[in-house]
Amino acid sequence: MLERIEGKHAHDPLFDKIMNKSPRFVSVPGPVIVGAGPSGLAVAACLRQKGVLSMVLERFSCIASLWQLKTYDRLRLHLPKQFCELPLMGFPGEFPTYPTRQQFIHYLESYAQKFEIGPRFNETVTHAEYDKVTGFWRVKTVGKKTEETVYRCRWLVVATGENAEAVVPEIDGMGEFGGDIKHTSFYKGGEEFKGKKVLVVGCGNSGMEVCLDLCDHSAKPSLVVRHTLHVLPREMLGKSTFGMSMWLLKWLPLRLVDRFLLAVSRLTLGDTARLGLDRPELGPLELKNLSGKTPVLDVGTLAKIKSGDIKICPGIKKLKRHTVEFIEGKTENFDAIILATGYKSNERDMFSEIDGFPTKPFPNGWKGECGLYAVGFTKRGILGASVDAKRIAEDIERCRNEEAVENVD
Ligand SMILES: Cc1cc2nc3c(=O)[nH]c(=O)nc-3n(C[C@H](O)[C@H](O)[C@H](O)COP(=O)(O)OP(=O)(O)OC[C@H]3O[C@@H](n4cnc5c(N)ncnc54)[C@H](O)[C@@H]3O)c2cc1C
Ligand SMILES: NC(=O)C1=CN([C@@H]2O[C@H](COP(=O)(O)OP(=O)(O)OC[C@H]3O[C@@H](n4cnc5c(N)ncnc54)[C@H](OP(=O)(O)O)[C@@H]3O)[C@@H](O)[C@H]2O)C=CC1
Ligand SMILES: O=C(O)C(=O)Cc1c[nH]c2ccccc12
Repeated sequence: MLERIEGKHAHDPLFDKIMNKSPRFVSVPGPVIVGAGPSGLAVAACLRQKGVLSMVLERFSCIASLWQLKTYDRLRLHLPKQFCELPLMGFPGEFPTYPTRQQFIHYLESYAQKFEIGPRFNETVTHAEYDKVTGFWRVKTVGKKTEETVYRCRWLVVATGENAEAVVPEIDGMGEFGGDIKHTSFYKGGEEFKGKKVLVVGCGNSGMEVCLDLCDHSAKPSLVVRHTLHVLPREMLGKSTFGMSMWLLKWLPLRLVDRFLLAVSRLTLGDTARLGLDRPELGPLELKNLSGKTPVLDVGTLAKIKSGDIKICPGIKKLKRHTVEFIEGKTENFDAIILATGYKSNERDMFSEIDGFPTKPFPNGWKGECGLYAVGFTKRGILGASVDAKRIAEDIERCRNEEAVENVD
């Protein structure tokens, strides 16, 4: 009788609660990897190459959810393809220097297929704790229908990304504003904004490119710039700015490379401060190293600011039904607001009561205590994640071999 009722009410959370149904337990012989983005896939592939099978847990129903679900249509990699490859498999030769979003997604799908990575989808990791007595991690997930599973594993690799959650600032009067307000993670393209006045808040790479996209769709964008920022051309002297920087850093100190980058940017882009974009005191690479703040790589937005197609505005003071009041006291009407205010990571929520999650910066940040690892948290994009992934796979393999020897002894 109970079986019949259970069948009928399968996945009914209320029923589970009434029946006091306990979570499912799964024992995983290899490492558990949380997140099926580029970082998680890279670790799983490196492990598989060493003959270590892992289990990848992903909260959405696809791999690379950031790229598939939360990015805009016109997005391309900003860095040349050789700096965005995952370990063990390069991009197809026919891909352009800056692959499109679709091409990058296709590459990741092929990567997962090649290394036979089949993540468990719709499993959100909510909690992870280390059991000192048994020497195993307990990783709790919640499924689509709130069903709970506890995975037990010896190694835990956190690959949930630096962009796991959208940062949505609280702006005075936000509830009162009559137009659409959306974060860039929900922005696909500018069609719906044709002829509309749109205020883009935040001038990182997303905000800058969304403004350009809005221009291309005959919308009228304004951009809120409340602090200083570095804008560099995506390419200088016929080479990618990123590639050029990496090459120069082999020979010159960072500050000299920064001076070079700023001199060439001044020649090609002009004085950005005259457009309302003041530069920080620190150079672009020094700032990136110290704070993680990525310089904006210009793909055409600056020309639209120069031509007046994109207006620069100061910080917002408050919103009213149709208007935005800026900190200087000026007000202006807008039809919609796009929050290009960035992202934050979520991994700390899982480890609320536990020590051992790596806090040290690169190059040691990838390894924690008790078989815990972190991949993709060094603010060095896909290239940084690939470096982490290789180290983690090597470390896990070494641990396994050591344990195997100990067991024989
Ligand atoms: C618009 C945009 C463009 C970018 N372009 C570049 C670029 O050109 N070059 C570059 O090097 N970097 C770029 N980056 C940086 C970006 O961080 C990397 O591209 C890359 O996606 C990072 O991979 P990741 O796997 O670490 O994180 P993500 O791609 O964010 O993947 C993390 C995965 O973990 C899953 N997850 C999160 N929390 C949980 C949980 N609790 N339980 C289960 N699963 C979970 C997520 O759903 C996601 O699928 C860009 C970032 C953005 C936002
Ligand atoms: N093609 C590509 O490769 C692309 C790469 N990216 C990458 O994705 C990551 C995320 O980029 P992005 O989404 O631009 O996020 P970022 O974190 O880089 O930028 C967020 C911006 O929002 C501003 N901001 C935050 N809160 C407020 C507020 N309350 N009022 C006004 N301004 C605010 C910040 O300015 P402040 O300094 O004032 O805090 C900053 O300029 C980055 O690593 C970026 O390089 C993004 C787009 C394209
Ligand atoms: O897009 C990003 O944020 C990246 O992390 C890529 C990246 C890493 N280091 C940089 C230095 C300059 C420009 C982009 C990057």
